[in-house]
Parts: sequence; structure tokens; C-alpha cells
Amino acid sequence: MNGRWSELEDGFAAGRLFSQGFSYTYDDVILLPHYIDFPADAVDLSTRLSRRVPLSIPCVASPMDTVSEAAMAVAMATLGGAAVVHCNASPAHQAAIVRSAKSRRIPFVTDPAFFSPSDCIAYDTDFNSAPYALVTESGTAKSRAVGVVAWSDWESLADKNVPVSEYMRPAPASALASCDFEQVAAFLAGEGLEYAPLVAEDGEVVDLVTAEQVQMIRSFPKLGVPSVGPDGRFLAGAAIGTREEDKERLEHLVKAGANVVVVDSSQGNSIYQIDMIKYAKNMYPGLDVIGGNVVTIAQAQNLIKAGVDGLRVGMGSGSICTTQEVCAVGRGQATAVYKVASFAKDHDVPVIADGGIANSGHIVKALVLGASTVMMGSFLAGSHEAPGVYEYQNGRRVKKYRGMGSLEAMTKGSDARYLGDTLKLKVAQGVVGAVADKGSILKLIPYTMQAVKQGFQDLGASSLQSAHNLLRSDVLRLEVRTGAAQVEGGVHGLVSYEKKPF
Ligand SMILES: NC(=O)C1=CN([C@@H]2O[C@H](COP(=O)(O)OP(=O)(O)OC[C@H]3O[C@@H](n4cnc5c(N)ncnc54)[C@H](O)[C@@H]3O)[C@@H](O)[C@H]2O)C=CC1
Ligand SMILES: O=c1[nH]c(=O)c2[nH+]cn([C@@H]3O[C@H](COP(=O)(O)O)[C@@H](O)[C@H]3O)c2[nH]1
Ligand SMILES: [K+]
Repeated sequence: MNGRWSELEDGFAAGRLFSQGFSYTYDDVILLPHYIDFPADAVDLSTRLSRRVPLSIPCVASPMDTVSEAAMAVAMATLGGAAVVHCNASPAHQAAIVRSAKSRRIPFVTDPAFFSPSDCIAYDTDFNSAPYALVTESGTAKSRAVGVVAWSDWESLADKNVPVSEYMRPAPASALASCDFEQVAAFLAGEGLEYAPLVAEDGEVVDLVTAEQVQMIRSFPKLGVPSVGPDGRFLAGAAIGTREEDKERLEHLVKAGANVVVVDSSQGNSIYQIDMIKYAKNMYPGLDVIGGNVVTIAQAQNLIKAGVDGLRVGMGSGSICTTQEVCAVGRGQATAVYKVASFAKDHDVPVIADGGIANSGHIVKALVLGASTVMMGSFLAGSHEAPGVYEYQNGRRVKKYRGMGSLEAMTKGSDARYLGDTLKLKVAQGVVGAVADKGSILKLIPYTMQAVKQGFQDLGASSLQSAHNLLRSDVLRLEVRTGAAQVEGGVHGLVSYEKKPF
């Protein structure tokens, strides 16, 4: 071309596209197809969450109190991804969530209610929306199971004021919490049981598994290669803040077996975070520490210098985020991911593209632009595995989803993060909302990963490494979509339609 413009040059290389002074988000850009010489099923999406934490799929659940607790952690680990347990709880409570997730090898948590034989059950809600509750000697998980109360038996009682010992069913044989899904399924089938307590080695009753749950899991796509830590148990991440008291939180989490910690902040390039990273790396050299959030190379540089093993990228891109409106600071997510990943790759630091993921195409774009994983809040909120209960809004089944910087989340209970700030004025950087019921992520994520594989196939990328090679060698070509091109790229011109992705 001899430096001259050529009409045969097609699309832009990422380096050129992202250096023109625009802040682009996923919807602004489109990837041009390349050459297919392998089937979509041959695409390998295995990756790393951080330097020493491998995953078999590039999906991470956000550390938010309407997204990541034990049920999300075990489901994500089962699928080969990971969840980061939120820190909007006391250190002991957060550690208990991590412990609960790591105490089992099955993809679900039912959180049954516990009663002692002398208890009377007054309300339907005492069953935690489950068909069965457990009866133990002391009425807590830490004693021997003596029976099971079926909601249907309780419901048919004329007088609810009788102790459960009078109508409970005898406790069936227990399954060991160390059993994986297939072993639990075989145990229930072998014993001909409808349900069985799941009991840890120390005798603690962990859960109540039912044949119905086993049937439901069987109706989902085949489970992938699970994420298991060096301890042989499900992988679980956990978030911490940057206050002095977060050092004690960190100790609780390490004792509970957290495999990786995320220092959770909207602006990670701070003296507080750098000090916390250095402290955590010094105290627990075997623990991977992820820093963030960052959106620029300068921010990333400081955290990498402090010793992070992973970087969380995104400021204001989240569905519940108002940071860009409130503070005027942030960056378009496609630009942020590309820029930070371009720097982090030379330091072997994996990048998590955090926030703004609304569909599988956004995941493809994030990964191809250099991220190793995507972190999702709204995409996973509203699922069976997300904390909270379903309610109805205008006839739609929804679950609450809220920003961790919303007033409601900031002032929740004993939120230690803001205790020191009681005299300061609090300004929200997030909203409280609701998202539609998404069913189980054990179904949603496998279908989403299949869609991502199809995107990779169109690009001629058989793995994340190969996608990153195409990006860095400028073989990958992109363009910015005009407003009209974005409309054209969506469904348009129909009187009505139903969007049923799978
Ligand atoms: N990714 C995003 O775009 C955003 C995320 N969020 C989420 O909201 C939650 C809260 O985020 P932030 O408000 O950024 O939390 P943060 O804990 O980083 O900051 C809260 C305030 O405390 C100050 N602070 C932190 N450590 C301190 C220390 N040791 N001494 C004195 N002051 C200290 C900070 O400077 C800031 O003013 C997080 O879960 C975060 O992920 C909030 C806004 C934007
Ligand atoms: O500006 C913000 N105010 C908030 O209150 C807030 N809470 C979470 N986050 C960030 O949003 C990410 C999840 O975004 P999505 O719902 O789009 O997946 C999360 O992973 C966070 O990075 C917040 N950002
Ligand atoms: K936003």
C-alpha cells in the first residue's frame, strides 16, 4: 500500500479502531467474519480467572448480593465457571456462604428449614418455599437428623399447633456431602428414596436432596468440567473491601477455603486498594488476588505493580450502574477491555470484562477484545440460583436485582463497609430494580456457551488463545456500526415476533 489508502483494505484492526478518541461499547462495534475450518463444537473456551485459577468456561458471577451466594457458587463451579461471593454481609456470614458452597459437590443448594421435634410450625413461609424441611435433635444443622416434615403433611393439619414430632416422617438414610451429582442420583435411586439428607463428614446436615431435583438436572444439557480448587473442592471466589476491617474478613475467607479474592471497588487505582493488595499477597502468597475496577492502562499499571493476579475491567457499564451519570467518570466497555487487556497481556495478568453483558454476542466481543472471562450481574440475576424470592410485576415473574452502590445495598443491615462513613452524605451510584425469571443457569449458561462457540467459529478462532492471536496479529477486523447499522443488526420491520433463543 506504500502508506496510501487502499480500497482493498477491509475493516479496521483493533489498535486503529480503538485509538481515535471514541469510547465504544459492545453494541458500537461489529466483528468481521474470517475463515471456518472446524466445527463449532471444536471450540475450546477454557481459560483463566486469574494467574493460577483455571476455568473451563469464561463465565464469572458478580460479587453482588442479588447474584452470588452459595447456590450461584455451586452452579457456576459445576459448569466450569466461578462465582465471587459478595461482601455485603458480616465476615462470618460471608465465610459461611463460602463454606456452604465448598461443602458439597452437587450443583444446587436448597437451603432447607430446620426444626427440632418439639417445634410447632406456624406459617407456610417457615418452609423457605421448599416441599420438605429437616428435623434434627437440636433444630439446627449441627445435630443428628431425626425426621423430615413434608409441607403437604403440615398443610393438611387441622390444628397447626402440634409439635412436628407428631407428624414428621422418619429420617431416611443420608448421603455424604462429598458425593457428586451422579453418586447422589445413584444413591437415591438405589435406596428408592424421594429425598435424603446430605451430611458432611463432621455430621453437619448440609442439605436435603430430592429425586425431583435430580430429575430436573437431568433435563438440562450435560454438565461440563467442574471448577475444582487444589483442595479438591468446588472453586469459590469472594469479595473484600479496602477498609482496615477487611483484613479480618480476608482471614475468615481464607479459613473458609476461598480460592481467589476480588478487591471490590468502582475505582481500583487507589492507595487503599494498593495497600490491600500488598497486604493480601504478603499474608497469603498462595492466594490469587484480583484487583479493580480499572478502565485505563495507567490504572492497570499501578495494580499490576502492586502484585494483582487478575484485573476486573469496567466502570459504569453495568446495567444497574449510574456512575457515569453521577460522577462523569468511566469508559465505554469495548474500549476499556481492549485497552486494559492490551497492557495486561504483557504481564500475564488475565482480564475480567465486568458489566454490560446482555447477550452471547457481548460475551464474544469481550473475549475477542482480549478478556479472559466475562463477569455478569444482570445476566444471571433472576435465575433460580440468584438469592431472593420470585414475585410478580405486571404479570411477569421477577426477582430483585440491585446495584451494590444503590442506597438500599449501602445501608443494608450491618454493612461494615460504610459504618465508618455514618457522618458522611451518601450518594447512590446504582439503582434497585427487578429482572425476569431466567430459569436455572444450569440451562442458560450451556446454551449461551454454545452461541459463543458459534461466534468464535465465524471468526475462525478455535480457542481464546487463538482469538487473542487473531486480535494481536491484526487479522481480526472490526468496524463501528452506525445507528442505522445497529437497528439493521437487530430484529426489525416485523409487526410482532417472539424471541426464543433456545
Ligand atoms: N464497576 C462499576 O462501575 C461500579 C461498581 N460499584 C460497586 O459498588 C460497590 C461499592 O463501590 P465503591 O463505592 O467504589 O466502594 P469502595 O469501597 O471502593 O469505596 C467507597 C468509598 O470509601 C473510600 N475508601 C475505601 N477504602 C478506604 C479506606 N481504607 N480508608 C478511607 N476511605 C476508603 C473510597 O475512596 C470511596 O470514597 C462495589 O461492589 C462496586 O463493585 C459501584 C459503582 C461503580
Ligand atoms: O455503577 C455501579 N453501581 C452499582 O451500584 C453497582 N453494583 C455493581 N456494579 C457493577 O456492575 C456489574 C454488573 O453489571 P451487569 O448487571 O451489567 O452485568 C458488577 O459486576 C459491578 O462491577 C455497579 N456499578
Ligand atoms: K450503566
